Amino acid sequence: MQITRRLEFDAGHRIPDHASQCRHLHGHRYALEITLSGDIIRADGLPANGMVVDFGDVKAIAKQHVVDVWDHAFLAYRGDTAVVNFLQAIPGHKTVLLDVVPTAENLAVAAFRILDPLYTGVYQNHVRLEQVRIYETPNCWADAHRSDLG
Ligand SMILES: Nc1nc2c(c(=O)[nH]1)N=C([C@H](O)[C@H](O)COP(=O)(O)OP(=O)(O)OP(=O)(O)O)CN2
Ligand SMILES: [Zn+2]
Repeated sequence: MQITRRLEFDAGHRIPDHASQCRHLHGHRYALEITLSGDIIRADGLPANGMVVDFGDVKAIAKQHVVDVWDHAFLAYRGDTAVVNFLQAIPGHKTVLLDVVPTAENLAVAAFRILDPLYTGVYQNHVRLEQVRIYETPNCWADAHRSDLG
């Protein structure tokens, strides 16, 4: 069985080498969709009876470890020195430095890497992170799987 929980957050980014508009500083209302697989819990009296994982628990983990970290931050490539230096000059600015360019693809892989160990074994029903989908815009998204971790 697979379940999916969606969370949303706002963040700024730029793609420094992009040939067009995306090289400019701009932001998105990102959506993060987390897909887990596992067995349905069948145990009368347990709060999670009938569930793979309580959607509330899926949310709590993603919120703490990804959404609250990236929300209203500028997601910057560490090698984008012009932007990194600019942001570091703003006192207390919320900047998240990434080892990769903040494309939807790279953000999906980064979120997968963060979340994977946190969902594994959360209940005793073989829960596994299957996919992290990041919507950069309503029309553009990327899906990360274990095979993308490298
Ligand atoms: N493969 C990727 N291509 C692009 C990415 C990306 O992360 N991965 N990112 C961008 C830009 O950052 C931008 O977010 C996308 O802009 P755009 O293509 O204009 O998308 P829209 O949904 O705004 O386009 P509409 O034409 O309004 O539907 C670019 N490419
Ligand atoms: Zn963008």
